[in-house]
Amino acid sequence: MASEFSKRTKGAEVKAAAWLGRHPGSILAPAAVTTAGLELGWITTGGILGGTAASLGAWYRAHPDTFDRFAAPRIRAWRRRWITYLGPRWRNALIACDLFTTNRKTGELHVPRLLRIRSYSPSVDTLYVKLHPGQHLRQFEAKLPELTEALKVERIAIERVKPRVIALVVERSEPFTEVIEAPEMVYDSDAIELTNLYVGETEYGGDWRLSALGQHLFVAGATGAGKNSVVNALLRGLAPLIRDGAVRLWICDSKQMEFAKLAGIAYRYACEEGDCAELVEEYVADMQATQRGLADQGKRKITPSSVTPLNVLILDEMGALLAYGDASAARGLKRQLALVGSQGRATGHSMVGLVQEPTKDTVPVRDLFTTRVCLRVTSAAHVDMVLGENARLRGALADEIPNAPETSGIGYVIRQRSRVPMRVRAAYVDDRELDELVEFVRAGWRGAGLRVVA
Ligand SMILES: Nc1ncnc2c1ncn2[C@@H]1O[C@H](COP(=O)(O)OP(=O)(O)OP(=O)(O)O)[C@@H](O)[C@H]1O
Repeated sequence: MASEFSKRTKGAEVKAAAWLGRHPGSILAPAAVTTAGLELGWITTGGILGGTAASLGAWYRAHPDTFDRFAAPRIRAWRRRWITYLGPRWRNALIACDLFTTNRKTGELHVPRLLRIRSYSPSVDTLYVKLHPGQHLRQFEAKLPELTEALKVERIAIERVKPRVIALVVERSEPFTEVIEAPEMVYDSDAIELTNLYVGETEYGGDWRLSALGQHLFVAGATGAGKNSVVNALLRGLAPLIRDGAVRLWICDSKQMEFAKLAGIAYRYACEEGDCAELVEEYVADMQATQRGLADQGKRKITPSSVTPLNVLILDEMGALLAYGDASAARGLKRQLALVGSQGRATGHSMVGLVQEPTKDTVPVRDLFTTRVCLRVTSAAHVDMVLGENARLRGALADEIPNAPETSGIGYVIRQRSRVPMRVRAAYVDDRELDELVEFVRAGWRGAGLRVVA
């Protein structure tokens, strides 16, 4: 870059030296091979290199799990750095999208530099980019569609990492091309980790897991988006606990079909408007009774067991539920859900709310939910309503998920300790597997007496 006093730019040899300084491996690796060749002989050096390659090959074949976890991301990142995004391709794409600065005196173009590439999964790369003075994340956000085309990728999300460094999360292809199988049901309650239940897969190739303890789950998605699969996958993970009475299901099934199969294993089940309101009232009363019990024993929270069960209130189509009846009934329901949202975590009273449209009826209660999932939605505005401000800008393009059966169960969550959206797909629990869940629970039922409010 030219200084403010000179119109001359830095010499090419200085730039080359700076580049080598930033990429010491490009000197050290050939230097190490040459030194080894001269010191140990070329045959020995060839043998060492061949042996290393053969060991990697053997690792790849023998232990796919550890190789994919530890070696593959590094090898892929290296390949992407030096082959996919090398030099002109990156530079030309940024210039084509006007994402560069120009030195006023020398006219030299400064294209933001790629600092680092990470490739956690075969379909996603994270590019760390150093901005030039005068550039801002906003310029990249505004040019995301153009950059996506210029780099010939599916989708790009963006995040500020630190001053003058941003991360571009590049989805190179759709990671979910196959339906994910329903979670296996384990027999033993002790084998279940309530805070770590498998519900599907993430775009990084890992498990998508949710906690059923101390969390309230909100799932938004247009009709057919696959909302039920998130809940059903979770319930299969909880199956032995439901059977043993350590988890109690309270179900408001206003559509009277989605969860009808589960009525047989629910602690409470209701589908009529008035009955649903009664069920929620009873839920709050149960929560308050548990609070009193905890206070008497001087405890602050429960440990789920058949004596002090974890309660899960499932509210299908919350929008309709909150719009039922007169405004004061809806206000009452909101108030009760607010109580569960704010006080239920310690007493083991969780909520799972499903909505088709996260509109003004459900948005006020949305903030009560600690975990939110946005499947395919019908409007761009819905994405931020569900996942929080700027989630869509950061790449949660849930409104652009095609409305096709093969995309059901695909959506976004916000990664913990980060504001980056992550594409996920819920495992699919079909009717047979749902029947299997019901049979499994009923076969060894040790829960409290069932009562269907209907
Ligand atoms: N996780 C999934 N993976 C693959 N296909 C799925 C998945 N979830 C659902 N489907 C398919 O999509 C269809 C619709 O799913 P589902 O009824 O769960 O959607 P929904 O969001 O609950 O819709 P609605 O709001 O109308 O009830 C299912 O019948 C099934 O064929």
